[in-house]
Amino acid sequence: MLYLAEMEVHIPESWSEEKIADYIARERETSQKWQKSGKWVYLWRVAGQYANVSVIEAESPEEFHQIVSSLPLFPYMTIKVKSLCKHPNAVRETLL
Ligand SMILES: O=C(O)CC1=CCC(=O)O1
Repeated sequence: MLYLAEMEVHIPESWSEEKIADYIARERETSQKWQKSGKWVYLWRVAGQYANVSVIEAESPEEFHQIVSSLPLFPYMTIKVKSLCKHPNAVRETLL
């Protein structure tokens, strides 16, 4: 199943620059692991916002949850999720 996730990040104002840098580095490491595995298909920055739009391919809602909740910044995000299916008028079979 494909999931469209819109993630908004809310870093607590009390965090030091060092703590923010540490979370961002671990966030990159985790999401790149999922991207290289093929599960995290697209990762786009929303222009002008600390937010992204992602497409994640997961076998179940439980696996989708496992992927997004593995992100260090997960507790500091609001995430809107939609599950996707093929549009009957789509001319391409695959995402890429
Ligand atoms: O949008 C962000 O910066 C948060 C995030 C999610 C996955 C990732 O690599 O960064």
